[in-house]
Amino acid sequence: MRAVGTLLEVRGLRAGYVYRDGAVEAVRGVDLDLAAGEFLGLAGESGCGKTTLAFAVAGLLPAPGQVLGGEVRFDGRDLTKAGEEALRRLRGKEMAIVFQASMNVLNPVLRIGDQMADALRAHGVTERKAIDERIERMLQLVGLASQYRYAYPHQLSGGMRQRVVIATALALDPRLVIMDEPTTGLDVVVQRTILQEIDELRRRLGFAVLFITHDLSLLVEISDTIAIMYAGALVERAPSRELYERPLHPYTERLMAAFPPISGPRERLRGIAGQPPDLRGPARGCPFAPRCERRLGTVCEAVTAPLQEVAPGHWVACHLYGENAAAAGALARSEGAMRA
Ligand SMILES: Nc1ncnc2c1ncn2[C@@H]1O[C@H](COP(=O)(O)OP(=O)(O)OP(=O)(O)O)[C@@H](O)[C@H]1O
Repeated sequence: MRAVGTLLEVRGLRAGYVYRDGAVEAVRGVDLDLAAGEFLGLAGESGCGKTTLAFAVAGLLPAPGQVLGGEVRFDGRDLTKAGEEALRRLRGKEMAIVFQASMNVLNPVLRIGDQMADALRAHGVTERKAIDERIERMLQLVGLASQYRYAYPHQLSGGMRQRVVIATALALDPRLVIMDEPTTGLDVVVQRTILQEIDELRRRLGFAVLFITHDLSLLVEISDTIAIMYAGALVERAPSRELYERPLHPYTERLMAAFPPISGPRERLRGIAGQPPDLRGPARGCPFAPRCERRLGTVCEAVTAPLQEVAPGHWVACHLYGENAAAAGALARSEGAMRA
């Protein structure tokens, strides 16, 4: 049953790119819940499937991408079964999407205000006065003076253009805003400022946010919840502060160490040695095992750990935690003794 206040429920979602000679399964059975008004941060290295997940949720996977199984329930309705027209109506209105480098997709020969007006008209706001009012309000909300509606994109900085894209996404009062690396390519300080502004708007307007980034440190102060994705699956999910103070999965630990902390002493950063696995073909064991300094041996190489709740709201998929941790540890020690 749906928990009260749940806006988005993703269940067992599988999605990928299907070719004649095989498939890349980029999303491998993801469960995700997002409450109305919640800010969920999704982090993981490049190639872990974050963008594919976002596109699959929005029903926007370009061919040969497709949803291969599972459900995406938005307000109780399964979007994987909705028709293209119903999805189109939903997107932009109830669900807004800001994709990577979207500030570069503004039309260079149209004034900012005209582009925002087009987006509003496409979703049924046609009255001139209503359009004008919304454009003014949204520009103001994202901290741009209203005269910028008469500007062309090249007259604005990257950060300002991204604010325009965000203002357009918010203009129809969506209930969910999906943002996939919306600030990548901008100066780090500008990235933080924009993220703080999005959070402030969320608190005022009440929409939920699914915010995707490879930079975990960006999320810690702002997200309510953080989910960590690796090789197409969620490996950890916890309230933001809890994840920051007590990361459990070895991948989360390494990801945390790979980015500078927002505040506090600057430590030497350690990258994560090795590469995420190739997502063609089935997984065997924990996909992080080949890169993991804490792997237990055969059990990690052969058996995929399920996502288990190990503390209230703190879920992790790792043999080092949960009900089988002691047995997995004992098995690893006996393997070690046999090799010695
Ligand atoms: N059109 C495609 N055809 C085949 N494989 C693809 C296609 N698009 C993405 N992939 C593969 O799917 C996997 C997941 O990619 P995806 O872009 O979803 O990851 P990501 O975590 O969002 O990475 P990034 O941060 O670089 O966007 C990768 O292995 C990628 O190579």
